[in-house]
Amino acid sequence: MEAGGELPAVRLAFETWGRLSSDASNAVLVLHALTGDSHVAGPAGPGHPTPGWWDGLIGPGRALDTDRWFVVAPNVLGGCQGSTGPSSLAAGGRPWGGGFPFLTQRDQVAAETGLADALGIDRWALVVGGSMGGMRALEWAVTHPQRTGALLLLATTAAASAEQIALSGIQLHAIRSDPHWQGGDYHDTGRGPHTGLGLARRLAHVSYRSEPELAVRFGRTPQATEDPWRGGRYQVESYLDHHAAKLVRRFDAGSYVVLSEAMNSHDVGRDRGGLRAALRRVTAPTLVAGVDSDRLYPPSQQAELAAGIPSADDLRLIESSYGHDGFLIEVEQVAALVRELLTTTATGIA
Ligand SMILES: CC(=O)SCCNC(=O)CCNC(=O)[C@H](O)C(C)(C)COP(=O)(O)OP(=O)(O)OC[C@H]1O[C@@H](n2cnc3c(N)ncnc32)[C@H](O)[C@@H]1OP(=O)(O)O
Ligand SMILES: N[C@@H](CCO)C(=O)O
Repeated sequence: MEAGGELPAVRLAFETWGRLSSDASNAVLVLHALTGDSHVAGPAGPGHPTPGWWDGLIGPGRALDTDRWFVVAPNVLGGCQGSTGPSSLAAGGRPWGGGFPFLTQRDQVAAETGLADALGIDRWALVVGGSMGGMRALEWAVTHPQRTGALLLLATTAAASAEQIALSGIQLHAIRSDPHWQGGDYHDTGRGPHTGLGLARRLAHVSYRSEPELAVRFGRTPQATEDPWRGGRYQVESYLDHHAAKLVRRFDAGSYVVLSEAMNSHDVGRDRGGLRAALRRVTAPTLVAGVDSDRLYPPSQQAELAAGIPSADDLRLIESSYGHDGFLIEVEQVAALVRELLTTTATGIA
């Protein structure tokens, strides 16, 4: 690993759609965000607690048309939906837990490079990712320009900012201050830092949405028959409780910590002569888009990317009241960007 740790063996879970062409030229890499997984499209089912998170994007006739493209989505290294992470067994048969090595986005891309090699894909026709997935997509294009045919970056950044590290750092504190955290070695205790993970998710979820959306949707309304003046909750508190409980059911706190630390480490300019020099390495035709109401990854960060990547078109804005989560919710606008980029690259007019 970049920080010096070692993983003697790595497993990457992945899902695919469509067929790889005989010359392996039609492969598209989709990279998920912090609590996403490899299930980009399709219904919930065994092994998939939630329906696909970009369900409308992949399939016959859709932007990632499976009659034409072979779509690959790995679960990130360090995650908990099939790929090696803190809940995986280490040598000796016990979970890695707190002994799991520190990861960076570059380590995660190195693992994904191994997956591309194993699948016989020398060059992706397109690499696309949002938020944390966008960090990895960017690292792909900077580390392997010759293997990245086109690049779509959504609601992401060239480097985690002070505020992003601060908000994430509070979430890390919430998890680590849960007595069931046990230094990360809780996986075989039958308990876990569920309270801490739930707190982290509540805070994160507020940052994923916009202030006007919360105001319009919930206002000051109490939850059902509850009375906030007598120990009851406001609707918005109940909404956050719901999202906290949902995440605790499907996500490992150890992975949340490892992935958050990896996001905080993200700086595409590190050891590359700085941000501008790093962005100049990108040769892929690129579209960069932000969400106009995103307060966590503000469009100024995507403007920096669009200005710094020589092969990037002007910054695009996804119109949405949903804040950062707009890149997950506004699937039609994302689909339009995918279609535009694939049309441009297919006709060679980049
Ligand atoms: C790349 C990835 O992130 S992939 C993994 C999928 N992503 C996630 O799970 C991230 C976390 N979730 C989210 O960010 C969002 O829920 C999204 C982006 C997936 C979807 O957003 P939206 O469609 O706007 O859903 P929204 O945030 O409104 O949540 C709806 C849920 O809140 C519940 N809810 C709404 N109001 C209340 C309330 N007052 N009290 C309790 N629950 C409430 C709804 O019943 C619904 O429950 P359900 O999801 O179990 O069906
Ligand atoms: N809702 C997204 C936001 C992070 O980009 C997630 O949980 O992964």
